[in-house]
Amino acid sequence: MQNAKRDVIAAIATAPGRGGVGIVRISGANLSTFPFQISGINPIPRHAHFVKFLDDTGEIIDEGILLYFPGPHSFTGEDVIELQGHGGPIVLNMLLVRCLQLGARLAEPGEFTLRAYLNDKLDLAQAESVADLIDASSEQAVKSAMRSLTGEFSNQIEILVAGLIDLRMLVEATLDFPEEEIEFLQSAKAFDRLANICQQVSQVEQSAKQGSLLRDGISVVLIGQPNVGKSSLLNRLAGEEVAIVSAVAGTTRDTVRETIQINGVPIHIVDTAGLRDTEDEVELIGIQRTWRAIEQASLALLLVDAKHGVTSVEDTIIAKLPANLPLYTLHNKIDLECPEKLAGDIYVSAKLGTGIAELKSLLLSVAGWQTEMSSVFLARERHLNAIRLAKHHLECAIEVQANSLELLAEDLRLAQFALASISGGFSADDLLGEIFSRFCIGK
Ligand SMILES: Nc1nc2c(c(=O)[nH]1)N(C=O)[C@@H](CNc1ccc(C(=O)N[C@@H](CCC(=O)O)C(=O)O)cc1)CN2
Ligand SMILES: Nc1nc2c(ncn2[C@@H]2O[C@H](COP(=O)(O)OP(=O)(O)OP(=O)(O)O)[C@@H](O)[C@H]2O)c(=O)[nH]1
Repeated sequence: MQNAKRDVIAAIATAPGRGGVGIVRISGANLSTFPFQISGINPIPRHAHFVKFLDDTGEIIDEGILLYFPGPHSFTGEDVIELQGHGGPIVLNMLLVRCLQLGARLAEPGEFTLRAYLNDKLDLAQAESVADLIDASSEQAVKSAMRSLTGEFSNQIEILVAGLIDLRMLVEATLDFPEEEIEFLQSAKAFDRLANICQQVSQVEQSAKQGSLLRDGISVVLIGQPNVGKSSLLNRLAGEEVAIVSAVAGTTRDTVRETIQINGVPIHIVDTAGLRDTEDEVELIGIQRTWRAIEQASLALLLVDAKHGVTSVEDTIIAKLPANLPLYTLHNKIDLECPEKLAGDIYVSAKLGTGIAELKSLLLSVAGWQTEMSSVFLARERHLNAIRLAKHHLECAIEVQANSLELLAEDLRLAQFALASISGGFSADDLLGEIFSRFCIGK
């Protein structure tokens, strides 16, 4: 991908369907003749021109705004042209076809942003944040994606990488003078600096963790016997009637999924078929799906009828749950009968909404959300893994310290590479393919 010929690419940049205005975007190494061919004018760079877009016979396809950004001062770093026409799918498609006639090919998903990355307009973390900004599901997620897009996240990583490079130079220079090595490193405060970098990496890990929560959220599965109020609880949390509620036990047959936001953190809730012994073929399939949903969840809420509490039926369910799945017991229907409360359990009335605020804050705290953190970057699992790997190598480095300068040097090198992979210093083509192929077309 990285070595692909930088030919001319074009795509509809606006969302599919009808809209007020729609944009066709073109990028290529040299598009200087393109504007004239499509509009009959030679535009002033970066000026809005109201023009007629023409087909190959000179017939008008649409009228609109033409923008010409000669490279390198453009989004991709190449020549970029925007045709801002009327936002109908057919008319935009006609404009796109005209671009293809003029030598462009259809852009692949994320290819404009890939070019921006390859032309050093964005680093990899910034490019990823473009997609995360578009996909953001809450205002908080938008704000932290913007923090990554403006380079705040990358800058922090770059500072750490620079610190590591300094330290490596020091350690590697010392390797050549074995006699004085320890004094030399000590006088340069090498070990203090190492400890300091390690601590800063931990801090970045904390804000990246928060960011990945904002991006990916957590998945919560509601389980329990039939009729305990799982669907009612889902509806209460979602604020709408997404699942069918009825007094008939065994109403929910299939898993019902709904994502809600709590303080901007996406919580993916799965309502499941009630767990019981049954001969009903359809219900049995539903129960199998319940177990599958349990396997994928990050947290389970076991609903019980507050009147009965945890019975032997629940004990059997609990025994079958994955050992590492965090589990909370939630007593529902406390409007009918409220038992003495056990510490650690949750008490609600899905019907009246009692206890729901407490439940929401519990979900946030189990997810690890810290409201007081101010500088959250919208991070991905990839970033978190790189940070954790860097931290691991730094901890190894601290451990070996001066006992083996060769090992110390190697750990520092590995830590630096792990951190640098976040902004894409040495990224392989397949990683780029994986990242950019998930973008939408035209981005
Ligand atoms: N019409 C339109 N709106 C858009 C975009 C676009 O491509 N077209 N964007 C697309 O994602 C986003 C804005 N991002 C952009 C980023 C850089 C440049 C750009 O031309 N950069 C040049 C000039 C910088 C300057 O003048 O300060 C550069 O970096 O050299 C344009 C848009 C959102 N809105
Ligand atoms: N009084 C009272 N009734 C409730 C409450 N929550 C649910 N119910 C009632 O309990 C019955 C079952 O509720 P559902 O939400 O369908 O229960 P479920 O656990 O999803 O049931 P299945 O789909 O059979 O697994 C319905 O009649 C609800 O109106 C509550 O907090 N208080």
